[in-house]
Amino acid sequence: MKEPFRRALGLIRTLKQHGYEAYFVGGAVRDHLLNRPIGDVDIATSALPEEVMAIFPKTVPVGLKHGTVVVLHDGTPYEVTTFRTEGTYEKYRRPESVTFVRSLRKDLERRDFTMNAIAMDETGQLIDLFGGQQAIAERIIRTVGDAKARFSEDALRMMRAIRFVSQLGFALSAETKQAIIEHASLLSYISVERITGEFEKLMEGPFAQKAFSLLVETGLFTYLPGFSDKQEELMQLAKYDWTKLSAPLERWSLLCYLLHVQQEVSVFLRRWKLPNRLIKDVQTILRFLSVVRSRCDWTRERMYEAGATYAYAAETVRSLINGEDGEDNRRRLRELFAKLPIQERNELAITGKDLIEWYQRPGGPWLADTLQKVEQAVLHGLVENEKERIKGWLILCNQTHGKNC
Ligand SMILES: Nc1ccn([C@@H]2O[C@H](COP(=O)(O)OP(=O)(O)OP(=O)(O)O)[C@@H](O)[C@H]2O)c(=O)n1
Ligand SMILES: [Mg+2]
Repeated sequence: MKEPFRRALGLIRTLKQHGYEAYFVGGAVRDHLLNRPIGDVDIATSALPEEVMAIFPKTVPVGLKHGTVVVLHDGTPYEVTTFRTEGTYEKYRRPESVTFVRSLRKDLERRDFTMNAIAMDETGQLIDLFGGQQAIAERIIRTVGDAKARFSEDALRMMRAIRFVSQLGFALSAETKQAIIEHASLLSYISVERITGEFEKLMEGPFAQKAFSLLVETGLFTYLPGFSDKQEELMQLAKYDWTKLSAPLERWSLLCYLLHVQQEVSVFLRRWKLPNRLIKDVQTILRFLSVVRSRCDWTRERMYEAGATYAYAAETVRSLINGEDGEDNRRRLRELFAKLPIQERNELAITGKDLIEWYQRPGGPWLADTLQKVEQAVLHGLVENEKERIKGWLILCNQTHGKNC
């Protein structure tokens, strides 16, 4: 048994010693079977939340209504969830409350996809009641039971299906795909935050191109924020190798660029409820993207203005759009950066305090002006970035009334 499961074995055994059933479930079991890195290890049990809390000394009731208690075991938090059915669904979202049951089968039955509905006991034995392993072997994403029912229960599952396509490269089963086509509009009942979470994972997956095509094919894209009239542009997304990008900032920037939302970019990104910081950063990247059309366009001023982090991000996206080798271009850019006398203002050998001392003048607008003049002079190699040299250069400047600087 792999390490992440082994570490949680004591927890399962304790529940069993108290007469309850307990299994590993969900994504961890799926990823173990796929030989992918195992994320959070979740546990399902027949014990009720209050029973779980009575057994373990350190627990946090994070989602009692849904039957979830976090148990701190050997310093690691585990979500322990009571077997449940999600009887009544409200407005195509996960229910406000659930019905607890004592049967594993009922718990697995209410899960989204067969690959996510496999349980594993403490000996490593799999309880696979819905053909999950076969679906994994066939590389198929198939709902547990009736696809339409599963998507009506929680419409986010349609996004999850396509996100898993992006992460795993699997195909959707014909029934699952057809049900998404028929139920796409239910996505409008789902909170933007949940959709954004799935979409970010979708953009990040190694098979994102396949996933973008499916968003179009199924019509699900219509219900993504700001996408409804972007079908043409969306087809473009599938033509680029998104794996060349390495951060959400770069992905959202490429998305905005390809969807032609440069003008109203903050409106568009706010609809996705992204953090203001990220929105501002995307705007910065797009600005440099529009001024730097080829790798030779990186002038000293632009590089310095952008700063290394933004410049590399913009260059990565630019290279991808232009079909160039991003790694090679980033290396060139790194070389150019290394040649800059300074890369940011705080590398300047003098500060405002030095200027006040030299000029014997109180602070004021002249200070910022002079600092900027020095900064530009250093950047362009007119003066070395060294205190005494700068002082000398300023004296010369003043003597010649600015003619020599
Ligand atoms: N809308 C959802 C969300 C989750 N699940 C079930 O709850 C498990 C855990 O959910 P979650 O952690 O959200 O997803 P994972 O499948 O574990 O995927 P990830 O690896 O991204 O966490 C899933 O495997 C699935 O069995 C579900 O049936 N319907
Ligand atoms: Mg998970």
